Order: sequence, then structure tokens, then C-alpha cells
Amino acid sequence: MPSRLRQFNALTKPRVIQLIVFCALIGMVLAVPGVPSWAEVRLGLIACLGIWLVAGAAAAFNCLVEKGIDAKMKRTSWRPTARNQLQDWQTLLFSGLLCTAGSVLLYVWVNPLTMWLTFATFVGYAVVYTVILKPLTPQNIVIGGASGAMPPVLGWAAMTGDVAPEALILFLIIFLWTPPHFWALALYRVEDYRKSGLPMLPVTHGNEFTRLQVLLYTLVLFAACLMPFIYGMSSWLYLVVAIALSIGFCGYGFALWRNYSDALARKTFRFSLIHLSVLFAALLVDHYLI
Ligand code: HEM
Ligand SMILES: CC(C)=CCC/C(C)=C/CC/C(C)=C/COP(=O)(O)OP(=O)(O)O
Repeated sequence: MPSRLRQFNALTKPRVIQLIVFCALIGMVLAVPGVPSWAEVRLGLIACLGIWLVAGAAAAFNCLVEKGIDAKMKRTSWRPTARNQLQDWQTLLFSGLLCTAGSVLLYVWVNPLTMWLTFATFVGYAVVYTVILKPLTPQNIVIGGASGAMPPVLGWAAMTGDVAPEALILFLIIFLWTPPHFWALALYRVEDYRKSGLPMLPVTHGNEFTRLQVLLYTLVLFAACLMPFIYGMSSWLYLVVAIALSIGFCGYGFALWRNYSDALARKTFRFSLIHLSVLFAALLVDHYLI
């Protein structure tokens, strides 16, 4: 990839966005009973592209707003915005173009509800989380996590033009997953966050309190992960996978709470990614096979 393209691509936080779009896709799959028609497949693909573009725009906007903070942290100092390899107007234009293209796709070829919900998610992450909450309170990622939890709702709305309780259950799962996902990382990146001046939980309330929060959230998340089965959205196959993953995540939460090490916090963060990816993949397999 030419280097300029690679820089713009990096602004969209591609790996995070891939999982976000995957979660939106699962929302779409579950919204359509049985095997989808060709028209539904086409609608789903356009909706994925639209959500991908708007989510990428939100990530790029976040890189622009936080370029000073990113420059102070080892993990993010390589970003083209932090290194001033891109000018502010270029990043702003890129974000604006992606957001407009995605919104037009969603409005014209999907439905206005999905466009407005996706745009509200953009504002939730790019403005409410990045500009207001992140520098304000250690609960920033809990409240801001609502934006990251929206993809299954967007997927459901794309296929049905509506928001159903099933979509809200998937929202709840990602919402409760976000704090242990992020705080596990913040624990071993605490020096980065101290330097950044952001009020992240391990900086404001310390290592021990954050570990307790990680453990408690993994336990509540366990209960939420059972809800798709209890509500009748999925069968035993999902249930078995959900229980195994939840025991794993709670196990990491418990081990981290008992005995802290940076290496274990890093493993917990990595496991959070496996947890969510495999959980949603299980919903997909369960929907078609059982
Ligand atoms: C407010 C909510 C969230 C916060 C604060 C957050 C924070 C972070 C941070 C700081 C990283 C960077 C790790 C690194 O550079 O080593 C990360 C990685 C990641 N996050 Fe999140 N996250 C959030 C929500 C989500 C959501 C909703 C998803 C997907 C559904 C997600 C998926 C990922 C993935 C896939 C990575 C790995 C990226 C990579 O390996 O390059 N995150 N998250
Ligand atoms: C329209 C739509 C679906 C939007 C999705 C919003 C979105 C991109 C959510 C992902 C959350 C995310 C990248 C958090 C990174 O946290 P951070 O920004 O604090 O991390 P950083 O320190 O790496 O910048």
C-alpha cells in the first residue's frame, strides 16, 4: 500500500473496526430468520460498508482530536496525526468524506433509521466520548462504551427498519464487555495514561480498585451472555460456548484480582478480544446450524 494510503488507513483503527462491523453483521444475521434471500444479502453488505465507513470516520476524528495526547503515549505516538505526518485539514476532510459517504449509503440504500442511529453513534464516540467524557471522568469508557455497543443494534435496524429486544441484549453484552476489555489494557499501560493526563481508572483509583472492577464486570457479563439463550434467540450450542468463554474471562478477572502482573493484564486484554469474537461467531453458527 502506498504510504499516504497506509497513513489514512491507520487513522480508521482497522482492527477495532473489523470487530465492530462483525458485531453489526451478527445483528443482521439474527434479525433475518433462516437463510437470507439474495436481496437481504445485498442489503446486509451495503449496510456493513456504510457502518464501516462511518465507524472509520469516527476513529479518524478521534485521532485528530487526540493527536497531542497520542504523541505523549508510547502505544499511540506512531499515529500519523500524532507525528504530524498529516495536516489537520487532511484528517478532517478524510473523516468528513467517510462519514458522508457512509451516511448516504445507509440513508439511500438501507433505511433512514439505520443512518440516524449510525450518525448518533458517530457523535457518541467522536464528540461525547472523545471530547467531553474522556478528559472528564474515569467512567468515560463505561458511558462511552454505549457507542461501541451499538453495532448489533445498527445491524438489526438495517435489516428490519426497527430495534428489537434481541438487539438490545447484544448491545448489553458489548456494553458490559467494554470495561474489562479496556481496564485490563489500562492496567498495564498505566504509565502511558499517567503521562497523557487522562483520568483513566488505574490512574485515579489505583491498580487494586481497577482489578476489582474488572472482576465484577466479568461476573455481570457472564449473566448477560446467558440472555440470548434465556430469551430464545439461540440454542444449546451458543450456551455451551458462552459458558466456556465466560468461565475463561471470569477466571482471568479472578486471577488478576488475586495476583497482579502486567503479563497477566495483557493476557486478560487479549482474551477479551477472543471472548467477544468467538461469542458472536457462536451466535452466527448457532443461528444457521441448530
Ligand atoms: C469505549 C470503548 C472502548 C475502548 C475505550 C477501547 C479501548 C481500546 C484500546 C485502547 C485498544 C488498543 C490496544 C493497543 O493498542 O494495544 C483497543 C484494542 C482493540 N479493541 Fe477496543 N475499546 C473499546 C471498545 C471496543 C469495541 C466495542 C470493540 C469491538 C466490538 C473493540 C475492539 C478492539 C479490538 C479488536 C482491538 C485490538 C486492536 C489491535 O489489535 O490492533 N473495542 N481497544
Ligand atoms: C459509527 C460507529 C459504529 C462508530 C463506532 C465507534 C467506535 C469507533 C468505537 C470503538 C471504540 C474504540 C476505537 C475505542 C478506542 O478507545 P480510545 O479512542 O480511547 O483509544 P485510543 O487511546 O487508542 O485512541
